[in-house]
Amino acid sequence: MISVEEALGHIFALSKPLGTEVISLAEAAGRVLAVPAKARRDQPPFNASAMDGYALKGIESDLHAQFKVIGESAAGAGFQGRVGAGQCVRIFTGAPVPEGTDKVVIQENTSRSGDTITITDDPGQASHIRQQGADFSVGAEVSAPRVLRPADLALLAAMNVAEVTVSTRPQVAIIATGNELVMPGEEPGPDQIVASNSFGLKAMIEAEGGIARMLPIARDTEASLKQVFALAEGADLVLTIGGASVGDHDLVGQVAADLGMDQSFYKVAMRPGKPLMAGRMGNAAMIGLPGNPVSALVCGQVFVLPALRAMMGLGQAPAPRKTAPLASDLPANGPREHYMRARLTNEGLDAFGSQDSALLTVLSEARALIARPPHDPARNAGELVEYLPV
Ligand SMILES: Nc1nc2c(c(=O)[nH]1)N[C@H]1C(S)=C(S)[C@@H](COP(=O)(O)OP(=O)(O)OC[C@H]3O[C@@H](n4cnc5c(N)ncnc54)[C@H](O)[C@@H]3O)O[C@H]1N2
Ligand code: MOO
Repeated sequence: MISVEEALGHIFALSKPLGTEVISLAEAAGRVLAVPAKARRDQPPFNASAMDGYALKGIESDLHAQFKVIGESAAGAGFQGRVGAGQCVRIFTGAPVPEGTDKVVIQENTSRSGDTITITDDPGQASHIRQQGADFSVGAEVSAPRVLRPADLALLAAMNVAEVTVSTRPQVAIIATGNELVMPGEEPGPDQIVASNSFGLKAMIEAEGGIARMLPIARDTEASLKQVFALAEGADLVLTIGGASVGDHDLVGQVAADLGMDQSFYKVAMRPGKPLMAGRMGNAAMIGLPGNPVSALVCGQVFVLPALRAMMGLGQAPAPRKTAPLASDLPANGPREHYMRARLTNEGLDAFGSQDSALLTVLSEARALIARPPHDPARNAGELVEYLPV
């Protein structure tokens, strides 16, 4: 059995960055910017007023000084002309600051009578002017790779970047296997259960930026598995669920090998998730996930999501970890890396009493997977440990 780290290394070797595509900014939320984008203008593009008030010469802005209002500068329609001594221009937030002025006195500090204003309160030192290019200048870069967040999209729009080059979304085919499975909504027979793992994995993949395709459930026969594998054609990543262990009906590894899968590894020293396999199948990476629901979803966090991020050009990094204190004691760990389902309370990480890899109720309540290294000694409440947020 290989370690989680070694298995992840193999999976990264199978997960090369895919291509790129150019899309409109409105479609780009959550996508991975693949090529740096450059500002096509300054922002603000001119010295702009930060307040509603009067633009004038700062040197003249004494308390009780009076000015003649000679025009108006509004956002989108600036004042054309020069402002001379003793003159001012009515100005609004976002409007260009007229030539000859270098200060905006806010209107609360003035009184107006006809075309004359008087400064009635100390206008202070602030100019209330945003200098041209204060936010960014033409040519400024939004670096890549990065996942485009709402603020990035707003920034790119302000830069007048209407289209961006992003990484292609990985296509992931999901194949649930097993004679016992029916789809939600169907009527299970007496020995059957409802397929659940595909739904959790699909959600996980889509939240990360992949496109998940749920294929029909494959039965535990060579013919059925081959038929469904054929439907995965075109996928960048083929995920199977179940049939990975050593039972008589666990045929996934055998059938995948018959179809030419070049296996990178089988079995990882982790809990849950031991019977994990991966390899290359034609142009696609293949990851064979264990059938137990928690095992499949934990392997999704630990292996599938990092693989997707690598395919989207985000580099080869394990699932991000955080650190928190334990809220309760933990017994010593065995020989496999253990991802313990835990609550995240104000006191810290509180591992669930039952860590059975069949319990979806526990996983659904969990907000953390405490990552215990192999042979980690017993830990006391208060000790800092690493966990994966889920
Ligand atoms: N003799 C041994 N038996 C088992 C071993 C072992 O090392 N030696 N490993 C155990 C571990 S650990 C796991 S995990 C499971 C994994 O087995 P498989 O990947 O072959 O999975 P299945 O046997 O097909 O299913 C296991 C369990 O999960 C349910 N299942 C399967 N697919 C789904 C699905 N899409 N949605 C919901 N539930 C699913 C299935 O009905 C079984 O209950 O093997 C242990 N055995
Ligand atoms: O390791 Mo299996 O994946 O726990 O139930």
